[in-house]
Amino acid sequence: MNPNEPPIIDFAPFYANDSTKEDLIRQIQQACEQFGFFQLINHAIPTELQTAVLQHSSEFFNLPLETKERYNQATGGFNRGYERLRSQNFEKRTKGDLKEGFYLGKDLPLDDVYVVQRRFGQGPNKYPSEVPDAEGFRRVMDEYHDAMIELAVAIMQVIARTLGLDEDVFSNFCDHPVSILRLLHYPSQEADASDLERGIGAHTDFGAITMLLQDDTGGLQVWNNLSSEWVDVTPVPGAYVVNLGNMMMRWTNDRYLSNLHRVINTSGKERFSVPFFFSGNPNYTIRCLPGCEDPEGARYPPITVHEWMTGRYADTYGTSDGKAIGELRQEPDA
Ligand SMILES: O=C(O)CCC(=O)C(=O)O
Ligand SMILES: [Fe+2]
Repeated sequence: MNPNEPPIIDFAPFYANDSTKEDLIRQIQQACEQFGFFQLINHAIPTELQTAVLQHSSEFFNLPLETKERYNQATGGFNRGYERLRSQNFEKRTKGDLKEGFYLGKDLPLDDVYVVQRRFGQGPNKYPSEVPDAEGFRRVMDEYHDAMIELAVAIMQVIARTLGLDEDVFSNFCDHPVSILRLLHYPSQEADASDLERGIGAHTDFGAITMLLQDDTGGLQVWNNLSSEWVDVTPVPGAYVVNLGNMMMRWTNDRYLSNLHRVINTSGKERFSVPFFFSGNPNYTIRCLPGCEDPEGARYPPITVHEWMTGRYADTYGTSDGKAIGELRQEPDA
């Protein structure tokens, strides 16, 4: 493993709640400052649930294209469902990213007050009926989504401590959150193809934290600001690759990093991954956290989660031809 890779951090001390927790807090603080990325092991998500999510995901992507298109994310108005190959294009190239996806969230009824108010990311799910086990797909995705919210809240509690704040300081932020599960499938790309081909082009995430489950294929890379190189994020069975998004960077007045990452899958086999994006309550106002100010104050004005996410999302998917830009701050290897 490259020593410049994001660190692997044992989360067990969080649950033990003894003196080892201070060490965990220090490790996460360091990772947030230096990488904006780390891998988390010994968290509370059962392996069987992770395996079931990946299995149901692969069964969905195995369906014929015309079946998958019935669940297209562009229909229904809640940004749930299928996104076809090359519908995103993070590095402004002609062909688009070589991946297809399926968006799920908390399955909310149409009369939920946040849905009525059209708050970002809130709405009902689409569940495919043509998969081999439609009832299992639904049950597993819903159960996984709930479990991931719990883990996200735990990680936010530790992040609060890394900033010298009370463990529960983010509890209002974590209530009724924007929390998006994205099933992803990357076909293998040719090893000798144009070196511009990407599974997902270099970008930063725009929410608070992302927790990514990846299979054992490999291909995810993160930009290391200190050594100025792309480093692999080597798959660790069952681990979550956790990274901070732009909202967290803004919230901490740039103290914590939201780093560039990309996927290039030249493994010769298809790759599956499942990022979970946690971005907090849409009505919550993000303003510089206490202790993070510069001598002159905060670098960014306050903004609600809803406003922030709506603006960032428009940047990413905003063009009608799908050739969107995303959050590309620099092109380190251009
Ligand atoms: O699939 C991966 O490993 C990365 C996915 C990702 O970066 C994203 O969906 O924002
Ligand atoms: Fe990402």
